[in-house]
This record gives sequence, C-alpha cells and structure tokens, in this order.
Amino acid sequence: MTLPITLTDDVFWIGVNDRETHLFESLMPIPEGVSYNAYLINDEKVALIDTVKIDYNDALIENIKSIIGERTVDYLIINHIEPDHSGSIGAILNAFPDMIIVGNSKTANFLKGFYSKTENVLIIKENDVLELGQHRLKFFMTPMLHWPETMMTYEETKHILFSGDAFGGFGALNGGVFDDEVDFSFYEDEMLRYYANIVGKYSNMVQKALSKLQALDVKAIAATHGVVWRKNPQYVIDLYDRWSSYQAEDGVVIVYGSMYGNTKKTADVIARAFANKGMKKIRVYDAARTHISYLISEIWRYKAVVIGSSTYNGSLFPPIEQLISKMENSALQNKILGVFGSYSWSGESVKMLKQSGESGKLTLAEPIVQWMFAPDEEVNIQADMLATNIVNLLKE
Ligand SMILES: Cc1cc2nc3c(=O)[nH]c(=O)nc-3n(C[C@H](O)[C@H](O)[C@H](O)COP(=O)(O)O)c2cc1C
Repeated sequence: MTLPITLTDDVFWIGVNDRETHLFESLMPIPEGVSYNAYLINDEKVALIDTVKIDYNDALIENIKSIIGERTVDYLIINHIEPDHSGSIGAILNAFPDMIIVGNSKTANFLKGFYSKTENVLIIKENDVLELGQHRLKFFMTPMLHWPETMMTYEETKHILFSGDAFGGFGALNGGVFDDEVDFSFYEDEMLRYYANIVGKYSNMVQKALSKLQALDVKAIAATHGVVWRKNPQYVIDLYDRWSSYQAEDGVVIVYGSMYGNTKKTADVIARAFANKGMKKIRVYDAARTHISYLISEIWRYKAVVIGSSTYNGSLFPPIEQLISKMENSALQNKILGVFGSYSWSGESVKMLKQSGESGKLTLAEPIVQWMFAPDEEVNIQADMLATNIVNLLKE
C-alpha cells in the first residue's frame, strides 16, 4: 500500500498483507488473506509497536524507513510475541542495532527462548509508563489473550489502544485500513472465526481484560490483525463483550458426518422441522466438507447446535470426532445441544455425542435420536420432537 497511512498525525499503520499463506497457524484456511499490523510512533523517540511475520521483513523495514528516513527506531514494544508478530525482530535489530525491546517479564522469557535475546531488553509491568516526547505509553497486562505474555499498550495523548491479537480478525486490508474506510460486514464473519478459533477458549480472560479497559478513554483500537478502529471503537468492544460472555443469536447449526447418507437424511429432516416451527436461521453443514474453523465459528454464533454422526470403527465419524474435541477444548457454554446418528451394529457414535453433551456446559436436548441402518418414520418423528424441544428451550 502507498505509505504513509496515518492513524493520527505522527502515529502510523505500517503493516503488511499476507495473501500467500493458505493455512493460518498451519490450521485455518484464510481465503481472504490476513494482515499483520505493526505501528510506528514518530516522536522524539521512535517507537515500533509489534512487528510482522518473518516473510515480510523487507516490507516492514521499507515501511519504517519511508517514515523515519535516516533516524533510528528507539523502542520496539512487544504486545504479543507469537511469531506472526515477532518474526521480524532479528531483521529489525540488524537495521536498528541500538533499539531497546520493551515487554513484560514473560515476554523476556519468550525472547530468550525463541531469539536468544537478553540484552537491551526493558522489562515493564502493569501501569508503567514510557515517555516518547509528545506521546506517553502505558502498559496493561492482559494475559492469555491468547498467550501468557499478551499485554496492551495505551497511548495516553491520543487515547489509542494497541491491543495485540485482541480485537483482531482474518481478512487482508484491501485498500481500506480504518473502520471508516471499509465495509465491515465483509470482515465481521472472519473476525468471529478468528475469535471463536483462537481467542474464544480464553473468554474468561477476555472479560477480565474488558473490565480493565473500562477505566480507559479509548478513541482508537489498533490490533495486530484486521481493521483499525478510529471512528467507532465501541462497536468492536461490544462484539468482544458479546462473544466472550457467550451471548449468541437465535438460530441453529446442524452439523453432520455421514458416509452413505443415512445420517444426512435425518439432518435434512431436522432442518425442515425447525423451518416448520418458524426458525429462519438454520445452517446445515457436512463436517467432512466444511473446514472445522468455520463450523466452530458458526457454533459460536448461534444458540443451538445439533450434531449427527454415523458410527465409524467403534467411534465417531472422524471429522465429527475432531469437532467434538475442539468444542470441548473451547470450553463452549450457554448453548443447547441435540444429537443424532445412524449405526449398523454397535452404535458408539451417538452414545459418545451424548456423553460429551452431558460432561460439558451445554444443555442436552431430548430425545437422543439414534437408529440402526436407514432412518424410518419413527426416526422422523423423533427428529421432529428434537426440533420442537430445542425451539421451546430457545424460548426459555
Ligand atoms: C468403514 C465403516 C465402519 C463402520 N463401523 C461401524 C461400527 O463400528 N459400528 C457400527 O455400529 N456401525 C459401523 N458402521 C456402519 C455405519 O455406521 C452405518 O452403516 C450407518 O448407517 C452409516 O450411516 P451414514 O450413511 O450416515 O454414514 C461402519 C461403516 C463403515 C463404512
């Protein structure tokens, strides 16, 4: 992108777009790409806030130099040391050898472990302040969003919150960088997918961080991925509050794993039963065809989830097994769960789905719909009852 991209007078977005990587964290497809956002404050002292993935070192250094010319970078603030934000540390140090790295004590440990870096490290703690000249940076510890060392840096003069991965999302920045420059509906689904898969497990820590931030006058939020919020930062704070307190939309996600269509047939019967009862937001997914990161995102979005699996080698159908494991790992709460599935001799799959529902914090809806071979009229009646009961539970 053509620089400079100015957040406020001498505060700049100097990030890069990644449209090359297929799988984020070698796990999640990113068809719309992702941005690695770094920021520069060009004050009496120059502060760089976070870096980018190692593949984009040259672009980052070019971006920095386009703003500071022959000056040097005095400080690198590390809000989050995951390699997609710290990968350029070595290259930046080569370019600016006197630079001081600023982080908390946990960051220092990671710095040593990943980059063998122990010198010129300034360890800060909660509420410490770093003076740059016109700008003052204050540090807030927000651990486990989503790593132990995560923290946020609050710029007190212009009230900008540099938030690390919190409030970030997938989606490269296609020209527009700020919330007032983009159609956010394009990014919102991808932001939820990022939240549900990466941050959501730590929702209790998100709530703690949000209550800490309440005391701050935040006029802009600058995260390490995605849109920068300068017009309406409250919008994204509200989204995070909703998602981290498990508030969901009225609606149901039906996910099935089916080899020869017997379980799938009942998924469609259940979907139709919901429609007959007036539900409009019904999403049906084949777990074998839809990447799990999208399924988790949809499950986070809606209040009810219905999961079907045929029995496969004495267990769940593998993509459903993976989904259940990820749901348990995400510590999902405040949802209604229905389960169903076909088998031909031992029938473990639905028993396992039921067990998972009983052991977690989800409300397991009756009846448990399980049958041998192809579904018959009795299965259809049970499927209809399941939809009725879920609709009633949603009204409570
Ligand atoms: C590779 C394979 C393994 C299976 N393993 C089991 C099993 O361990 N226990 C069982 O009850 N049924 C087993 N079945 C049977 C299926 O669960 C059953 O045919 C079911 O109706 C398939 O539903 P679907 O068409 O939705 O996949 C297996 C089927 C296949 C193809």
